[in-house]
Amino acid sequence: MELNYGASRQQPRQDAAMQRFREHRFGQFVHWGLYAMPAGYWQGTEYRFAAEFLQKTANIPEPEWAELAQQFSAEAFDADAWAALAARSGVKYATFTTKHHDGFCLWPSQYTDFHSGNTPAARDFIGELVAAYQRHGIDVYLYYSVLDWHHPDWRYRLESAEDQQAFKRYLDFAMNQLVELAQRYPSVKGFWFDGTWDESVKANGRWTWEVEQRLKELIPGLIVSSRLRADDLGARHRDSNGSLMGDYESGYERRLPDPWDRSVCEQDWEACMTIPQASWGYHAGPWAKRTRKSAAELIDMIAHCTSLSGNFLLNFGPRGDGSIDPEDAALAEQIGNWLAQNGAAIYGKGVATNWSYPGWGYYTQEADSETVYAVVTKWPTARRLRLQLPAGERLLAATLLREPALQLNPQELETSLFELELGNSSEETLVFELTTAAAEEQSWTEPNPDV
Ligand SMILES: COc1ccc([C@@H]2N[C@@H](C)[C@@H](O)[C@H]2O)cc1
Repeated sequence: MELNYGASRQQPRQDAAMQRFREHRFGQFVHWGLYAMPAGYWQGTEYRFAAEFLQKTANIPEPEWAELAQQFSAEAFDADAWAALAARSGVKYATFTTKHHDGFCLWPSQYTDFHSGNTPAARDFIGELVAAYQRHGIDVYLYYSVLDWHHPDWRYRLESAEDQQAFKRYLDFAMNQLVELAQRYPSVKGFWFDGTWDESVKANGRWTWEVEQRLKELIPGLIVSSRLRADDLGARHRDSNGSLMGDYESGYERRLPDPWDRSVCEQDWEACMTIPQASWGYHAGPWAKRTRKSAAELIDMIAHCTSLSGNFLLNFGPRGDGSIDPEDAALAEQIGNWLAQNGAAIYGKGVATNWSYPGWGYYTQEADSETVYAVVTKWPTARRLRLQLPAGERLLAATLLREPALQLNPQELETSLFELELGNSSEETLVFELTTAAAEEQSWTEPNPDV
């Protein structure tokens, strides 16, 4: 059907900026704001729900919540320390909350008084983070919540002329803030939108389309997530013709494509994930702490996304004083150590076109490359890894991606099925680098030790 504000393209972007995003594969999400101070507790009670939703879960009157800004000193905030840890964790990009649903801004916005400049901290946290992360070679993306519990003109539904007039004022305010962010921080690579599910926003598909157009005029090459977008009829992420809006699918939140389905690769996509089961902001209670994911679980998720040509955005919720939770820092270092040895299977890789899903882990491959990576995340109890080569392919070598390199000479079986001895390293997520060639080549030759 004819749409004025539907998808702007049918095929994925192929420009350099999008290719760079695609090759990053692993990014850091950061949720930080006033909610990190109460950290899931209010008046001595632990609220077992996402810490960034405490204002709603504890039914705190908005003026009382806004008072938190007067305690926001962030005395331990150190942008360079955050960026250095992020670099050690192996992330290639980072997405920071600039304004979450509570409306508090981490930059000195000229369009509201509810911002970090009007706190005891009196700092432009976004400006400091953009500079620090870029100094560490990490691309920066900005998260912006359209939903805003603080702004008097926010509306969930548009049920009257007054609602329409108020929400028009709100959308003008939000557009002004987004332009302000793009003009203050023109080196950012993209915007990540949230809080766009309410009827009021779905009824304003044109505004969402105009936001994307305006930001891309200000920052050429900018990448915008599908979650911003509604079309003429209120369809979200994908327009009423089923075409993806924005530049990548950002619907995977705390979930990955499961079962493993190759059709996901038709578009660029990114899954975002929490370390505890269900809190993006720092939650100090046992409810969150006992549900933390391990490094092995998160490495499995990174490989899962890569094997389907998607990105994985892992969230960190710094504490109210601006420090990083030591448990999060240790986890980041563990993941970074694994990527330092096995990143060749992740960065710049995607779906292994001719290889079927093996079940014990994931195959990854750089497009049009003869090299395939086998990321083993679920050890077969038989301790023998069974790999089925695609028809017409022959294995030339299989090596372990870690020091010291272990050259394995696979026993070629008549069905081109072969098995690798797994040795005794069952506690690790190992990666085998498989070098293949078309089977019609001349008879078996010794694998080239340099491959
Ligand atoms: C209605 O359920 C939700 C769940 C999560 C969210 C927000 N999206 C994540 C990326 C976090 O920002 C979370 O607060 C909003 C509404």
